[in-house]
Amino acid sequence: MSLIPTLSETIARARADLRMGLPVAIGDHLAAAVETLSPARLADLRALGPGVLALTDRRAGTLRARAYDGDLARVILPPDADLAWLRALADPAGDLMTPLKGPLTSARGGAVDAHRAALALAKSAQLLPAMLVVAAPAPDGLTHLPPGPALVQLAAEAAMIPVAAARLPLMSAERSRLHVFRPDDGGEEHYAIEIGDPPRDAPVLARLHSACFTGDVLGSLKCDCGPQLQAALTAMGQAGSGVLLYLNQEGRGIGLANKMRAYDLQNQGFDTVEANHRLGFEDDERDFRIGAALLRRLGFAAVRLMTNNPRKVTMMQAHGIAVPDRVPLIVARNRHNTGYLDTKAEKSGHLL
Ligand SMILES: Nc1nc2c(ncn2[C@@H]2O[C@H](COP(=O)(O)OP(=O)(O)OP(=O)(O)O)[C@@H](O)[C@H]2O)c(=O)[nH]1
Ligand SMILES: [Zn+2]
Repeated sequence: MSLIPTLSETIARARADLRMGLPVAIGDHLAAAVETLSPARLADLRALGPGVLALTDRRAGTLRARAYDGDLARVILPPDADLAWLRALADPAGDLMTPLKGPLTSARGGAVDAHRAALALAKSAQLLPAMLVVAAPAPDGLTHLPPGPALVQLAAEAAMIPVAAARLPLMSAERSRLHVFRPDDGGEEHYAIEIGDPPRDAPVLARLHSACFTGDVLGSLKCDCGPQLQAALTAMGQAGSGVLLYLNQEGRGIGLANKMRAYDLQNQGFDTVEANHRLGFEDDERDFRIGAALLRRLGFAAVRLMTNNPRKVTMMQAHGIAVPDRVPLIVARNRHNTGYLDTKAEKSGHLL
């Protein structure tokens, strides 16, 4: 019956619910994001059962909570745990001011599919990965997801639907077209800027640029994104052809709010990788299948990839795009971003 939502449509609903502060049902558990939970909903959830706080092993490591389930920990809620307690565990902003939150006791044994799915959902909603999970049947009206590992991968690769395109002359390249793509899973739209008329049967000069509001729009000195964007477009303009994907994966996939949380931690002395980990994220949460799918949709099978990030090269190859050539894109070192660039070279393998 085509009028019943598919799994990826139900996941999109669940993301929206969590962002509003509504719990979702995953199998026979209820899960709510700590970041958006209200006191009334916390009280009602707790009345249904004891509940645990699901955290990633990254966040659990900072909090010295045992992660018995590999990539996740289930912290048992003390009877007097309130929203302030949950938020302090979810958000590292106050870690240095109030370092002692424990001792924390973690659950072990039993099924963890629902907890793992809850954390994957929080990340895909760009919320802090900290989820209150209670074993209880779903009340009517909540979005209901099946349990199981399928959810962890958040459904299959989305189809990228081209919705509109038009000529867009740029300072750096007059012969340009902007294409807008909309994934069929309710995710973010992404853009492609096609410069000139690149032949589809030869490797195209290409850049996968991840959105950086602060660098691209505001001219932030904390990173090199804005100058990289302009340098890539200029190089393509000079070469007469190329394709730049502008991927709405702000903050390496964690979203602008979490990136600002990460910047706040960086002001407390942590580097870009440590900050992500303290928030409960991996260094890089981007889904590179999106870039590969867009290239394929545009008809490109091989790219001369403008990047300093070897992982982008391997991820494109892993997803079926040949990369016969990597073109370095080294620009704009300054006194504010030199530590950031050094960390990327030391910890993320960037070739700078
Ligand atoms: N989480 C987080 N994201 C950041 C930080 N600084 C910049 N970013 C984001 O990092 C992404 C930069 O992506 P890219 O320009 O593709 O950079 P890259 O993976 O380093 O690779 P190349 O630039 O291709 O060499 C953008 O989404 C920025 O918003 C930071 O300190 N923390
Ligand atoms: Zn940036």
